[in-house]
Amino acid sequence: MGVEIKVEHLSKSFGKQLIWGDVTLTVPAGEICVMLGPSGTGKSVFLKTLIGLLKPDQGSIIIEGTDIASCSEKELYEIRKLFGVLFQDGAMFGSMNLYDNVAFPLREHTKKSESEIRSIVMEKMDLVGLLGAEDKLPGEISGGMRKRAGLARALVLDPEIVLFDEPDSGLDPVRTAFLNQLIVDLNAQIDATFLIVTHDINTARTVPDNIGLLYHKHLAMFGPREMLLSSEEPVVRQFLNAQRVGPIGMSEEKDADELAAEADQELPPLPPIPLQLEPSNGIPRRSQREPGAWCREHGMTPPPHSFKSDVATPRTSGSTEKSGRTAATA
Ligand SMILES: Nc1ncnc2c1ncn2[C@@H]1O[C@H](COP(=O)(O)OP(=O)(O)OP(=O)(O)O)[C@@H](O)[C@H]1O
Repeated sequence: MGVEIKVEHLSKSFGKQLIWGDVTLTVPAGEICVMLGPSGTGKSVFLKTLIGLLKPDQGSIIIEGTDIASCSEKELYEIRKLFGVLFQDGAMFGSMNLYDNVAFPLREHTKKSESEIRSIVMEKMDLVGLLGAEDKLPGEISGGMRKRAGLARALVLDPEIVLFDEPDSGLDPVRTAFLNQLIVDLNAQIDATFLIVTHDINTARTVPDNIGLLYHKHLAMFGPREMLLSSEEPVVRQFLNAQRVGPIGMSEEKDADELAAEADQELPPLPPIPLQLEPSNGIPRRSQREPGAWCREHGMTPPPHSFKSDVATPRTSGSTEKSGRTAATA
């Protein structure tokens, strides 16, 4: 399960406004990728382009041998069945209870009987920890529960790729930590490819296998988590460490005078790279590697105190929840 998304030289404009150009990256099958970027850099446009809701001007998006940037409507319809999408607000129908909301794609897109639908809906509600809440209306539950209900609905057609548009928006840090753990657990369990757009730096630092950063109409960097978290590249360093010093300004990039004024400022040292969040269900992540492996292989010295935890780093089942919790709150 889980398919690769290969994006090559992709560009998107609205009229004369270039949103991003020449984006090339591969989202590996079954792994978790996070896409970051300042507001307005086109992260949502990127997600919509991947599912064919928006047409790129140039480039290709290859999924299972089909280029969805140029395929027919019929092929696109088939490819879309591979996707599940968690929208920012969960995108629930307000007048339907959670059961009917989660059942909706099954009733729309399959010919399954109501008893088959029931067993799938209950299985997905269980996966996201919402069993017992089927009769609630979206307006009667918390934002965190709405996200989980949205996730159950995104999973109901057994997607190979799950796209998350700011899953943590509007959630408090504790709910975000729980949701992140759920995302990592689900990824290990269903083995689908996950792509998450987020502004949450802690999520970006602990959850993904790979991180991308969109900035100033291009993909500034895309690669393994350890590569970006140890990077001294000014934009990457500034964004992943939520710093004011760097090329990114209040509303757009800083001008030459602003950058010159900062030139003598000493940058704070890079913070330690936290441990990657591990599944609490004992199933290893598909791409699980020893902490620091990428840095060692590439001759990079990680920031001091990286990959440390006050608990041992368990790699076996049963003991993973503890380290996951530590990483989530790091
Ligand atoms: N359908 C559209 N027509 C014209 N312009 C659009 C359309 N959709 C998005 N845009 C523009 O594309 C740019 C990128 O928008 P997008 O919502 O993708 O940014 P984002 O990085 O997701 O921002 P945020 O982090 O604030 O959610 C914005 O300038 C937006 O106005």
